[in-house]
Amino acid sequence: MQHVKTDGNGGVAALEVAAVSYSYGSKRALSDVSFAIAPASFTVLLGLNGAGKTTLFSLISRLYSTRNGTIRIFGNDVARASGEALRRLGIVFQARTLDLDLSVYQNLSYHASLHGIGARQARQRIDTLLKQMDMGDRLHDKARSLSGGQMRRIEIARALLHEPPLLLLDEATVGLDIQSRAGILATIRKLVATEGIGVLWATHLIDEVEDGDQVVVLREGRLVAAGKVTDVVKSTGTKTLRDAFSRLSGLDSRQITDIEP
Ligand SMILES: Nc1ncnc2c1ncn2[C@@H]1O[C@H](COP(=O)(O)OP(=O)(O)OP(=O)(O)O)[C@@H](O)[C@H]1O
Repeated sequence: MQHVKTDGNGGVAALEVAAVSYSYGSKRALSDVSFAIAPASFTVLLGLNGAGKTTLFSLISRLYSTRNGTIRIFGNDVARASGEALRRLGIVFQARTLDLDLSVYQNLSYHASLHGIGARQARQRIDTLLKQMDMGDRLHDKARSLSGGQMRRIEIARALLHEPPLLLLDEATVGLDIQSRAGILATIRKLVATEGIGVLWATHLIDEVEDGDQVVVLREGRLVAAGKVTDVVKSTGTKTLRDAFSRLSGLDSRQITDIEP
C-alpha cells in the first residue's frame, strides 16, 4: 500500500479545510470552518447531531460543491483538481450502501472496476483488505447474510480499494453493538499506525476518543475547538473530555452520550 510519508507529499496536510461555509437555502449548516489534519494521523470530528459533520463530508467528497472556502486533499483543491483530490480519498458514509443481493466479492470487484483496477490486481487487493478487516472467510457470502458490523467492515474495505491515503468515516459505528463498535474502531486505528492512512472519524460519541487523538469539535456549524485532546480539555479549563465537550457544545455533561441509546 502507498505510504503517505514516502509519496512526495511531505509537509502537505492530508486534508485542509479553509474558511468553508455552506447553507441549505436560508439554513446555515457550516460557518467559516477551518482546520487541517496531518497524514497518518487519527482525527475525531466531534459534534452533536446537526453540528454539520455530514454536510462537511459531502463537501469534501464533492457530493455538494463548495461555494465558500477551499478544501484540499494532499494539496489538491477538490473544486479545481477534483480528479487528483478524490483519487486520494476513501469515504464511508453513514447510510448503508452494499448491494445485499451480491456477494462480498461482487460488491468489492464491481467497485474496483469503477476505479479502473484490473481483475487480477483487484482480487489481490480484496484478499488483503478482507484479511485486514478480519473478513477473509466471507468472500463468497451474500452481503445480506452479514451482521451490521460486518457490512461496515466490507464498506471500509471498499473505500480502501484504490489505496487512498485519506479515509473519512461518518458515524461508522452508529447502530452497532458495543463489541462491534470497539472492533471497528481498533481496526481503523491499526490502519493509521501500520498503513500510514490519515483518518477523519466523525462521531457524537465521546467514548470513541482517546487522549492521544486530534479532535475537531463542531457546534451548530461552527468550529469551537481543534487540536490534541489534552490541549482542548486544558483550553476549556475542565479536567475531562466529557466536561470539555459539554462546555463546548453548551450541554449539561449528563446529556453527552457515551453509547447508543
Ligand atoms: N438537505 C438539507 N436541507 C436542509 N437542511 C439540512 C439538510 N441537511 C442537513 N441540514 C441541516 O444542516 C445542519 C447540519 O446537518 P448535518 O447533517 O450536516 O449534521 P450532522 O452533524 O451530520 O448531524 P447528523 O449526525 O444528525 O447527520 C442541521 O441543522 C440540519 O438540519
